[in-house]
Amino acid sequence: MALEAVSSSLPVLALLNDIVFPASQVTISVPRSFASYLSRIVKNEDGQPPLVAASPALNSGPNLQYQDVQLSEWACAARIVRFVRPTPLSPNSCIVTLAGVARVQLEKPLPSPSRLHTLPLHVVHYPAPSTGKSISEPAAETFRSAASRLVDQLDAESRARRGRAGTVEWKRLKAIIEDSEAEKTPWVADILMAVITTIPWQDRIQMLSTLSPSDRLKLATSLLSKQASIAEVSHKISSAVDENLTKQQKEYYLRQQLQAIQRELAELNRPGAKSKTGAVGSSKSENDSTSAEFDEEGDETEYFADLRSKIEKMAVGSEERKMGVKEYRRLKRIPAGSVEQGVIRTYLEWLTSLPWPESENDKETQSLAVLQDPKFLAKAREQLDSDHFGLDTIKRRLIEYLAVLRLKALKQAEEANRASESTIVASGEAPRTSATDPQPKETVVKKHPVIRTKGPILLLVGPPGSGKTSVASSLAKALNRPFHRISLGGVRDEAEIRGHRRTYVASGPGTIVTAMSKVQRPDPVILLDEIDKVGHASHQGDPASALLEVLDPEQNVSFKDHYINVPLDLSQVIFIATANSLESISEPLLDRCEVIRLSGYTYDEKIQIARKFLLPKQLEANGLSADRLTITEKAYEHIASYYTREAGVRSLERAIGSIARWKAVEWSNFSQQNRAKGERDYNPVVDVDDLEPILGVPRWDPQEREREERKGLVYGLVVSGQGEGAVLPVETIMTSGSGKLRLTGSLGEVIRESGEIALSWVKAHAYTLGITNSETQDLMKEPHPIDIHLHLPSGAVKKDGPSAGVALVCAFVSLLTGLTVSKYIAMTGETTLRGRVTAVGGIKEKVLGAHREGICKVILPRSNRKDVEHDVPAEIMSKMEFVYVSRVEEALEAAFGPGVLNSGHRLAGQVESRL
Ligand SMILES: Nc1ncnc2c1ncn2[C@@H]1O[C@H](COP(=O)(O)OP(=O)(O)OP(=O)(O)O)[C@@H](O)[C@H]1O
Repeated sequence: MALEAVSSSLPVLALLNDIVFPASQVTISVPRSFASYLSRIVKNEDGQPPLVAASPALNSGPNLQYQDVQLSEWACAARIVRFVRPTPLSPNSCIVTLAGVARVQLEKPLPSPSRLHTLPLHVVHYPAPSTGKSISEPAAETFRSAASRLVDQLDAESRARRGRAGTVEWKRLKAIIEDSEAEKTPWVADILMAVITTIPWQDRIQMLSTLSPSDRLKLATSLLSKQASIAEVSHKISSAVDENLTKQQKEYYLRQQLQAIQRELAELNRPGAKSKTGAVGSSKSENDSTSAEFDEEGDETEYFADLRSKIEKMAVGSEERKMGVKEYRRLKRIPAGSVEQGVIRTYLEWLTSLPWPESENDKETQSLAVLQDPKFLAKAREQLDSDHFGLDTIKRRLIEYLAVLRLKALKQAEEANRASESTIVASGEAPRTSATDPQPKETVVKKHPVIRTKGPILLLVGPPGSGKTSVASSLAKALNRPFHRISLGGVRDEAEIRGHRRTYVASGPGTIVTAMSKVQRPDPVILLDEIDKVGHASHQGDPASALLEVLDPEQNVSFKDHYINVPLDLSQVIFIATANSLESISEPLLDRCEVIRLSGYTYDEKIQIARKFLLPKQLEANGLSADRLTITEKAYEHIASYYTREAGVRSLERAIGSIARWKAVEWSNFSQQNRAKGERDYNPVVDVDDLEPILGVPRWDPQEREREERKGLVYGLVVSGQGEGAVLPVETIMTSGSGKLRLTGSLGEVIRESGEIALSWVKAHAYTLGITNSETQDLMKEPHPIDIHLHLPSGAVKKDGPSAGVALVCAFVSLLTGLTVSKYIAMTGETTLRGRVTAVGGIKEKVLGAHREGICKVILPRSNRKDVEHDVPAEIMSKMEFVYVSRVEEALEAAFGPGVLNSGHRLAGQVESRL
């Protein structure tokens, strides 16, 4: 007897995101509005859980609302096995658990979406049980194997995601699949369709609407195998990704996606641009060319090709090339945009920017050609003369240096040629350079020799603005080499010279490598400015010792910067150092240098420099032609003596610069407003009277010197830390006390000792000098016990050295005798206990300083006479008096006047009244 379809009326429960299949159990959440209708249904039933027709939405989606639902005609009659009303924890929804019973078909027309929350009663038809062919074992087996495969995959996936706890469900399901009889497999298929939510929604709806068990099994088998394959592939990908994907690679993929999205967006924007009328064609081509210009991919390819070609130019087998290749390969492996890629890029950019040997042969030839020129020395002298006034000794010394450099270069070139000739003769053929050449490239004889500048480093010492930097730059011009200045003032950290290791965050190369990269030549002239201001060993390393390595010809062939980490040959570089004074330069560093002194200029020299060099320079810098500014001789003199008082010409240059700017403004105003009217003539001449409005009130007044003539006050001569000579007052006073000597004014050990020596000498000769009345009288105790206080002003400036000896003796004698020394007399010289006056240094600086300060007579050690005659300009020699002394008594006589201090002349009056 054929089984008939049955109809009944059931409340319809719309399912938005779940499907209930017969034999499956599903828990869903429904809005609060369903609660009252659901509870009515649940209450009405007697004993049995109530039945509803659970009908899935055909148009399921994440934002689907009940009023938009299109219900599926096929639904599942399901029992409400659990119903939870809204709770305080979840006030807006209730929970319903449905147990599927059988497929049902809703009668048409389907319930209206607007009433779904009322769970409207609707006629449903239970289809007649299928009488079709039974399930074959092979079909069942195929289903089991597909289902097991998929469940295994899902099991593995959930294990990976949630650990062991998540695996139980799938294991039970697998057991059900494997144990199911053939006839039951369509029911198992229904369960799987309910549970495996990754199967597409429409496929699951199709399963719900398929009545024939065999058809259902077939459909389920195909859906499950498809799903298993997908799961397998995605599992493979994700495990591969998990294994290989570092954080940076993930970042890379994300960036790639971002780029793709940006490209898509750009595409979207393009049609809009096209739709514009008129100049569409031209604007498009413009856009295209702009986008090509900024095309990142193109840029990248070009960047890598460029980098590669630079590495390829490095000598085969060299360390730099090996390092370049290694880092280049790493760079290619690392995802774009990652931090590490940035680090490697920066490194490679530095590495390839350096002038490595053999990649720059043409430039080596260039520098050799300059030296080979027979007129090289004459041209060099011409260059030095055209850039600087005076400095004859310095220029002569520089020419000697260049002559030696030239001879060495010629010799090296000759030797290299001879070596290459003998190689050719020995092999009996020309050197092979073809592509098939079996000889490795490293052993090929170099065409051009490397000219090593082995020799002393020139150290130019002198006060600021005396022309050290500009002399070095002239030398570079004469050699036709690039010039680079490295300022070492205040360098405390060794890494500033030698770079930071690459492991250090924000690391970079040191100043030497930076210089080499900038000049792009292996043989530049590098000026190490203010080498005396380099810091010494500290916790930040020892910059001075790093400099030693740079300057030592034995070591600088392979200078290793910490960042670049490949030895760099600095042997062709000409290093010139500058310093203001030699005192703070370490012995080993000084040992590698040849000192050339620039002592500053006299007034006349300064005026000549100003007229011939500084004015033309400032005219050009300020856009004025020569006929727009003329400074009178008197004005120059006035500037030099009233506005600037320095050994060099820096302030003078600044003052001339101010005048030039003033005149530039005047000329512009005049040319704009007055020229047409002819109201006022522009006056290019600047005279003494014009200076005050331009330069302000004079800083110095030579007539009103602060110096004075007082008892116990004399003037010594010093060379400051800046290398400038100056006059230093030596002040002494006496107070009642206990016979002590007090020394103040930031004095060093040596100068303190000089003070004691001087006082001892005065005490020993007190009777002869007329200070005491008897040989045995102690001047510090009788007639009254006294203390002497000696002070050297400018207490903030450290002072040391023995050269104040003579001045100290004179100061004590003046204090104790009451006689004064003229304020136009200054002195220098070391004294011994026996009263000998010995030689001191810095004579030229001291004499120039004394001249600037208006001193007329200088007392000096006799052994320094040669320095005065050799170094001091004739113009000053003629204007000042020099008294050379070899004993303290001679110095006293020169200071106080002949015969004033002698044994016959008792200075009892002064002695009595000295307090
Ligand atoms: N003998 C000279 N002839 C022409 N110009 C000079 C002379 N000496 C110095 N100058 C000029 O003076 C200016 C300052 O000189 P420079 O910068 O070389 O001084 P420096 O000794 O290096 O000073 P610092 O110790 O402060 O570095 C430059 O413009 C330079 O051209």
